[in-house]
Amino acid sequence: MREAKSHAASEIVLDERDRDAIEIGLLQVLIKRQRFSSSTAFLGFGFLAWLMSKTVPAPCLAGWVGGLALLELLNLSLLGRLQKGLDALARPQRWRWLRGLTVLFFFYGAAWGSATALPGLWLDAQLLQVILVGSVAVAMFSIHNLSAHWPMLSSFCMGMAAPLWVMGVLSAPGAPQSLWALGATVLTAMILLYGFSSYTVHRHDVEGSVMTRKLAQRLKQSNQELTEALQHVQQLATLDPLTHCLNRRALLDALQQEERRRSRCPVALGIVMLDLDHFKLINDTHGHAVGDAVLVATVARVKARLRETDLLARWGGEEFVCVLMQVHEESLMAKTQDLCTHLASAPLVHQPEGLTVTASWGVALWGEGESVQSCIDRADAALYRAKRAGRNRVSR
Ligand SMILES: Nc1nc2c(ncn2[C@@H]2O[C@H](COP(=O)(O)OP(=O)(O)OP(=O)(O)O)[C@@H](O)[C@H]2O)c(=O)[nH]1
Repeated sequence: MREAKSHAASEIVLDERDRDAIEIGLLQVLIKRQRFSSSTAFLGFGFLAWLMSKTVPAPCLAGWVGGLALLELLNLSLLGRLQKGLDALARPQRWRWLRGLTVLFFFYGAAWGSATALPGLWLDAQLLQVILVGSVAVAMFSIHNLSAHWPMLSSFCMGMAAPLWVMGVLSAPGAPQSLWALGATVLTAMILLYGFSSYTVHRHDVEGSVMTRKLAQRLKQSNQELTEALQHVQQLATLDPLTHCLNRRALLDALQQEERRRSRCPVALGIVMLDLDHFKLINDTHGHAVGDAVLVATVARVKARLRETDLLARWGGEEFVCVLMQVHEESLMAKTQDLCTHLASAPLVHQPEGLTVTASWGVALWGEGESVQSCIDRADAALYRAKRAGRNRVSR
């Protein structure tokens, strides 16, 4: 069992479609988280703007808030559009979207980070610290939102750090800006490393669910194949391959079941045996294929005259057994006579034209307390009486 399980799991190999599903799954995580956090972003930069409102000149602050809000709205609408059309996008189109969004996230990060470059901020040490701590919090938050797509996370974090780097490069050596730029470098590196491991965990999760889905599909399919194979085996075990009526074993099983049922509730049942007359002559004259066609047509013609509840089985060769339910002595004889006449009434096959076939019939009504075998033997004996009496007749 364990071997079979590991065998099934080892056969699950990810193909292009699965890789697509993984990419889409990761993007769905990213879009969901990013769209959800957008509302808090508005609150966040609104709060920072309020904190800076006394120190930073109003036009600069308005420019920062306006730029950030525009980028946030653009970001939201693009992610919304991507979410709607995600499944329909072909891989190259999806990658184009992702490249575009990765670039956008750089500018979005830079818009956040540019808070540190607003004029007047570096004159208020306390406020500066609050803003820098706020920026670190935003950068950390981005790990949660963007780690499902590592390039986007990297782009956002580098965008955030970029204004500090620029200030660090432009400022005099030893100035606080260069120190903060160094801090931003270390923090960005840490976020990228941690973000990458978080991305790997996400990817494994999504891969796991894609593989589970695939395994479930495969199990469903093999279950279906097994059911079909079982049905086929059951057919092979119970049906005659040429005429598709029951075979001898299936008929005996059904009769034994009737025998068991009979002990609780008596049923009137008749057994009819029929054997085609001079069938060897048909084979010898017209060939085996015609002989086969005659057997098939015999079954069709007899079956057409039986009730749904009656049974017809090939007993062997050109010999068949009918089990007629709910009959008494007279109706059994009448029904069998009707079958005998009907079989011989018209040609059985198209080729050769006009080939009619007769059969000899033996009937036995299943007596109370009698075994199935004894009833079959009586029908068989009656059949041979019909043969001896000249064929194409019914005997009891
Ligand atoms: N075409 C064909 N012939 C079969 C099949 N099974 C048995 N036979 C043939 O059926 C013939 C039966 O011949 P016999 O037992 O001599 O019986 P008969 O010629 O019908 O003569 P009576 O029963 O005495 O009327 C044999 O030649 C078998 O080879 C089958 O599936 N297809």
